[in-house]
Amino acid sequence: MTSIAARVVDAVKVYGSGDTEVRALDGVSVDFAAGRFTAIMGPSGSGKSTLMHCAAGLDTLTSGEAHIGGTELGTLSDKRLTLLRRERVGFVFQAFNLLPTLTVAENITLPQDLSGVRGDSEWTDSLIDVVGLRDRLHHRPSELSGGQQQRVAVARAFASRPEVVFADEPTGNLDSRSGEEVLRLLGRAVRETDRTVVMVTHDPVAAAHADEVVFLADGRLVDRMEAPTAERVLDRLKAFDGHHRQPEVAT
Ligand SMILES: Nc1ncnc2c1ncn2[C@@H]1O[C@H](COP(=O)(O)OP(=O)(O)OP(=O)(O)O)[C@@H](O)[C@H]1O
Repeated sequence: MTSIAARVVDAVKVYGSGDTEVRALDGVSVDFAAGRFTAIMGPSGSGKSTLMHCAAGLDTLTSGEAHIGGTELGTLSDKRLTLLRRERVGFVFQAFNLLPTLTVAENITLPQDLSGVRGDSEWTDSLIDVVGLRDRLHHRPSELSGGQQQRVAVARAFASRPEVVFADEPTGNLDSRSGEEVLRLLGRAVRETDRTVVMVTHDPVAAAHADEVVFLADGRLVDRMEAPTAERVLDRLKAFDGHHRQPEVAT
């Protein structure tokens, strides 16, 4: 049986109220299988980031459930939720989010140092090779290219061997070559170290690195695609144009 790393059930997220109410998620149920690389795609405003944030425990649902492994996030106190995010979930953001005063090595082990957990140095060591940063370990982020900084962020996200790594537009600030490197890394981490990655992207080329793509439109899950190619993803997205796009300005 495939185990599920993360899932949401009947997820509803409403921002604001009255005239300004926005239903960012409108009853989404989706499983993210362990050991897989899944991309979340959809038009701008379709709810991709909201889904990721709620599935990862960075934000709470208005109704429905979000689970990481066997834990339902809605049952946790703020303190336990913080611990779960630190110990069981990894994050990669568009804006690298490295601490400028720390070295590459210190940035990678920061989450473990914060939680007082003794890291698995063999695992961290192998991650440094996977991301190709062995000769940069004592550099500061400002001495690295954007692509190298994002590779540090990827190593940091995997350092505590999290059950799932969530990546929000991880290539959004990178040129296409560095972006490609980061995507390959995420793919390698999933295949070679049996990790789970859930990535939000608007880029069909990025989504093609995933094992599967889930498509959102207007806060609903509308399709899933196995073994995606950039062309097939692009075709699927084009089908949304005119049909599902939310108006930019409410009338
Ligand atoms: N904090 C917030 N307050 C109010 N509305 C919000 C908030 N965050 C998101 N929304 C709204 O919820 C809807 C979904 O937003 P979300 O950012 O999840 O979409 P997205 O698919 O990630 O979009 P994009 O591709 O443009 O980043 C949008 O209509 C957005 O304006």
